Amino acid sequence: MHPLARRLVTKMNGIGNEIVLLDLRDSPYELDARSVRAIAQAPDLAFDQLMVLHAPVSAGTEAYVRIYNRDGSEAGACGNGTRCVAWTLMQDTPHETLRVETLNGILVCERKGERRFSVEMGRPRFGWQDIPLSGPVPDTAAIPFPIGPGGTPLLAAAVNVGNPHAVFLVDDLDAYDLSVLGPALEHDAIFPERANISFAQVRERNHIVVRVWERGAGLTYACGSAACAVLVAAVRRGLAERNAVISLPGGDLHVTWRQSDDQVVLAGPVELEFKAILESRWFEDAAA
Ligand SMILES: N[C@@H](CCC[C@H](N)C(=O)O)C(=O)O
Repeated sequence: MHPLARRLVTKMNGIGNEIVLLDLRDSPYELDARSVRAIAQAPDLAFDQLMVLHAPVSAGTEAYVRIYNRDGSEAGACGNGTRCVAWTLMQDTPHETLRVETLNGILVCERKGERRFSVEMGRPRFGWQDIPLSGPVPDTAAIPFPIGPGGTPLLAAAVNVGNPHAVFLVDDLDAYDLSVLGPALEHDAIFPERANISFAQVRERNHIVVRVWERGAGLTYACGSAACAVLVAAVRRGLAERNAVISLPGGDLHVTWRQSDDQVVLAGPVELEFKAILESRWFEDAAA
């Protein structure tokens, strides 16, 4: 029997960003890419991200969380998934805040309502080595790509908010086909670890509309870290306030880039869908 067989998983979403939670805090088992893909292909479990809870490593944290994309790759951050983790962990505690640890460090989560949670996503990083890019560029907030009308350059703002993002601030979102541009840009040689790709249109200084192509997952209804990356990019260009509503196909998120400590804070609702039991044959089929 596969070590994950008969384990309970929880299917949730954060405004349509499909999340599966697997609690392994009582086990030393670590998933490989094939096991991640097996769960992603299981009936009804198709996820954008799998959040695996391991026993806490650092004092004061509730869990060490590893984040996997549906293609089996590992991500450093997932804002919507972390908010789902907060909901799950706060079921067992009267506390209104808690800390979880990820590859991106210790994140503070806070309950903001019955099914509403915020997470401090960390400080954005703009250096080419931090994003990362394949080499230095004159300005990481304005990297030209020849994808505008007639092959004219369109400028991307690159930023790392726990994972790599490229944000294109455009006048007309509908003029760009992300299902074509997304995979090409995700794999562009300038991004040695690939990148999440967002196209964003600033409607008001406190309202931005966004479409996302996620690294390792493709087109998604929402991406929390992309919402953070977009706000940061728009503020750096002088187009938005530090506190804005980010509208994605699945709904609205609120992002604040705090001046006091440089933290980007993401808030929004989460939804519980169902619980399921993992079956051994799913992993055997994937291995075949
Ligand atoms: N949906 C997530 C981001 C997921 C990680 C991303 N695909 C990556 O590989 O960096 C979110 O809500 O932040």
